[in-house]
Amino acid sequence: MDRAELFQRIQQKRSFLCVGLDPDPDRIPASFDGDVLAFNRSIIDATREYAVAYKPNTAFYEALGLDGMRILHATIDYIGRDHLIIADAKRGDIGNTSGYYARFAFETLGADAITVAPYMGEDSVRPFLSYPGKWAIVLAVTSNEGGDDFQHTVQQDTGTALYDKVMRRVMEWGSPDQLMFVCGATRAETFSTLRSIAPDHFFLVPGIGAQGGDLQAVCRFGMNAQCGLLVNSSRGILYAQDPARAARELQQEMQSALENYLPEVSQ
Ligand SMILES: O=C(O)c1cc(=O)[nH]c(=O)n1[C@@H]1O[C@H](COP(=O)(O)O)[C@@H](O)[C@H]1O
Repeated sequence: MDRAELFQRIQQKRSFLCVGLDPDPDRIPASFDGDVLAFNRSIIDATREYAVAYKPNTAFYEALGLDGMRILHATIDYIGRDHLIIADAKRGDIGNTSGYYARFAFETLGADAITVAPYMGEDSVRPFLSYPGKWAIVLAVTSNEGGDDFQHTVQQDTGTALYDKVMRRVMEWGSPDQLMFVCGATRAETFSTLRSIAPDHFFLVPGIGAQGGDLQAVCRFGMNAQCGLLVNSSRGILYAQDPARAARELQQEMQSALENYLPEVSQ
């Protein structure tokens, strides 16, 4: 799914919701009797109408062994092609190995996008950018506390935070049609800076719901003329008493944000 198509979906659905498919066998309702695929299908059925993207985090499937791979494939098949599918795997290795991670995400799984850790530099990211129509979503400012350890440290040469340096460098490797950045909703205070660094890129924004991120501030400071945001919620929807309702409420908040900040496209 390319950028124009993604924006079109956002306009049609008046939503920029990404539902995180992170199934925790210990939290799946007893009525599913441990059937992770049936649980995922029920979540997809409940949220399809409100979401523009789904983000299965591969950790939750890898932990289930062979069966997990089968469930991951079947989940992606069940989503179909009307939603952007993000394989959240946070990969990045020497070029040869990254090439195989890219093959896994884009060819084997058939995902549209994969999350990528930029720590190993240009040759570790480039293989993810060699698939036309596919996306690399590079970690910029993450939602966790440990993000302070490196990402926000000020660099002697540039006088800016490391995430700033990383984003500007990564933007030299690909266009806003193939690159997005991960920007955590718990770091809402950074969003105006993030937007000034990357005015045209989409941001994948995890951290609302269970991690307590600020959706309103993210929208206020993070939107661009094409919305430019995909806001993820995983546990906040998966384990809500009524997942459809939780997704609908988020969609409604997003709809008001679109009306406030992008009135010309939300008619
Ligand atoms: O890349 C991610 O999606 C990600 C980056 C980040 O900085 N923080 C973060 O929480 N995530 C992922 O987003 C999801 C958040 O889940 P919830 O906190 O349950 O909504 C998980 O799959 C995380 O691995």
